[in-house]
This record gives sequence, C-alpha cells and structure tokens, in this order.
Amino acid sequence: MTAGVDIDELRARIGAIRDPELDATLSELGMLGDVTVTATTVRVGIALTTLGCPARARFRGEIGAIVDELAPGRSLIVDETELDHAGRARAMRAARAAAQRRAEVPAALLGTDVIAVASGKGGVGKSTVAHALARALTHGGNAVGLLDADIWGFSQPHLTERRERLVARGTSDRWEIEPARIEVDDGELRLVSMGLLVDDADDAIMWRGPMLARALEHFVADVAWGQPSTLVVDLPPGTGDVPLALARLLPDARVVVVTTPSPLAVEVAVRAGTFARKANLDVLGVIENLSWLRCEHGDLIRPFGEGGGTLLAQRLGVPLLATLPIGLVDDDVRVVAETITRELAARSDHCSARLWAYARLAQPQNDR
Ligand SMILES: Nc1ncnc2c1ncn2[C@@H]1O[C@H](COP(=O)(O)OP(=O)(O)OP(=O)(O)O)[C@@H](O)[C@H]1O
Repeated sequence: MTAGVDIDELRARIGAIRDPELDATLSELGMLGDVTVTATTVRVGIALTTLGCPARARFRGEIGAIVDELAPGRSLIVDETELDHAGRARAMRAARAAAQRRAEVPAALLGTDVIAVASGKGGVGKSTVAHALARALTHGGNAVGLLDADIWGFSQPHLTERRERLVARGTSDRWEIEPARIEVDDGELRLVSMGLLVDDADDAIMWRGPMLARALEHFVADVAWGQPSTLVVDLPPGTGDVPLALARLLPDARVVVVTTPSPLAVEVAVRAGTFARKANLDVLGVIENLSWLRCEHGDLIRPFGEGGGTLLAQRLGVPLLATLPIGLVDDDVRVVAETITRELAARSDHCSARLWAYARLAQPQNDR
C-alpha cells in the first residue's frame, strides 16, 4: 500500500486493459511502465506503438476510470513513450496473430509487400500511378495484386480495360473471389475492383463508412490472391474509413502519396500523409505526377507549376521518389518501381525479417 492505495491491484487492473486492435493486454504487450502514487497524484508510464497511436485516448480514459475507482481524488499523469524495437516487434506479432484469429488476412498476404497509393484530393493521377506501378512491379515475371480500394470511385477496370464480372468460388462457408488475371509482359496483374462486381457505378456510390471498410475486408480476406510478390492498393482520395481499415488489416502497408506540381495542392496532400501516419502506417515517399513534358525543341515545360512534390516530401520528412511526366510511359514508372523496391529493402530491418519468418511459419505447408 502506498498513500492508502493498493499499488499491486492498481498495476494489475491497468495492465489488464486490452489494446482493441492487437487484442492483447498492456501487460502482455510490455506497454505498462512504472506506476507511482502520491497523496495527490497517480503517475502511469505507458509505451505506445507510436505516439500517434489511435488507441491513446482510449487508454487514457480507461486508466482514468481505474484510478478514480482505486485511488480516488488524485489527478492522473500519463507518461507516454514509444515502445523500443523489440517491443514494437512484439506488438506487430500480436497484431498479426489477432488478424489471423479474426481470419481476416490470408496467411499468403502476411509475407507480401503492400504499397498503398494515396492522395489528398481526386484527379491528381493516383489511380494512374497505382496502375502503372503495379504493372512495373510485375517486371521479371512477378505476380502483383492490384486492389482497387477506391470503392465507389473505381477506375482500375477502365485502366486495365477489363469489363468482365468477377466470380466467387467455394462452398457456403468459405468462398473466394477470383481476381481478374491480366498478363503483363512476363508477369501477371491480379485485379479486384468494385467496378468488376457491380453492374452500375451508382450501386456502389451509396456505400459509406462501415460498408466501405467491410468491402475492403472482403477484398483483402475473401480474394484468391495466391502469393503475390507485392500488393498495390489504390486508396480513395483523402482521409477516411478505408485507409483506417487498411491499417488494421495490413499494418505493414507502406504509403506513397501522389501529388501534383502545384504547391497549392500540398496542404491537402499533407493531411493524407499525416492521417496515414496516425493510423500507424509507414509513409514511404512522395510521387509528383503531371510534372513536366518535353516540347518539340526538347525543352521541359511545366504547365502545372513546380515544387509541389519537393514541398510535400519536406513537410512529411520523406523522399521524393519521382517526378512523372504528362503522358507517362512504362519506362518512367519502371524506375519508380525500382526505387520503391530499394526503399522497401532498406527498411526491411531485423524486425520485419523476423515477422516475415513468423508469417511463413504460420502458413500452411502447401501454400508456400
Ligand atoms: N502522368 C499523366 N499523364 C497524362 N494523363 C494523366 C497522367 N496522370 C493521370 N492522368 C489522367 O488524369 C485523369 C485523372 O487521373 P486518375 O483517375 O488516375 O486520378 P485520381 O487521382 O485517381 O483521381 P480519382 O481519385 O478522382 O479517380 C485521367 O484521365 C488520367 O488518364
């Protein structure tokens, strides 16, 4: 007992708070630090996965309620820090295990690089870039998944010139959607889009909030993706339920933010980047689209202004991965795909290598 408070009970109760996403307690996750009590205060240390952790306010609220009950009349001070490397790896393992328990993420996708293409607003060429990037990543004979998460603003069917309806196979308790398979040189694109499921674009426009998130869950969990080398996700523009759902389902997804050269468009693009970070997603870099074109004399013209990509990259503290021309061709994007592959390799540190190995072990033998 300290200052009339049973510290052990206080610790046990706080340690039993569950992280809803990781589906484990603060104690199990090694997130609970020191708990100290004085006559007027209770001080609790917690180590978060990141300081932008979305569950932060919820933890504070639950700790506050426990303190009010077991140490009434004292003010609560929460010292927040970030988990160390090992702690983060433990949290990520818990996230994967929780996702697998919910059977949302097929084991095959757990070892796959996921690149989500985001933008602040529509019309900047996000879908065009996502499509070109997925195509470029097939180079060398790879199978690349292309998940059109722009549920009601889908443009991938148009970009791939596919019109067929996707079919679902399986039994009443386990069915899977067959993605459209598109041959690209020596590789293959596997595309899933709402545009290949609904008869009329207006059918999907009614979808909002939880329905959008559910659609993404189906697109991740109930598609026969096989074992793609990379999954490219074309996110809807802006911030909202779909990027949040993506962060929950595929917490290792890396985000690329597409913007135009106009510095005026930067503010809204920054919001998309910071939103992704708040959802614990790693922002890999910025791609500036519609940047330039070469006139008949060989000079570069920049009809949409310049500097937007550099400014956005500075604001987000990430590299500018590419400036793509107006009328982009496969070769322009192949270079970006190589840059991204290098960035991914540079970031695949000890922690993700272990997670990858873990995911492989969790996979049934015949899927490897
Ligand atoms: N680099 C480019 N060169 C020429 N045209 C481009 C380029 N990038 C995009 N476009 C064209 O700009 C238009 C908008 O592109 P796109 O649909 O990819 O944008 P978006 O940001 O995904 O928009 P939305 O989210 O509203 O679908 C399309 O007509 C596309 O063909």
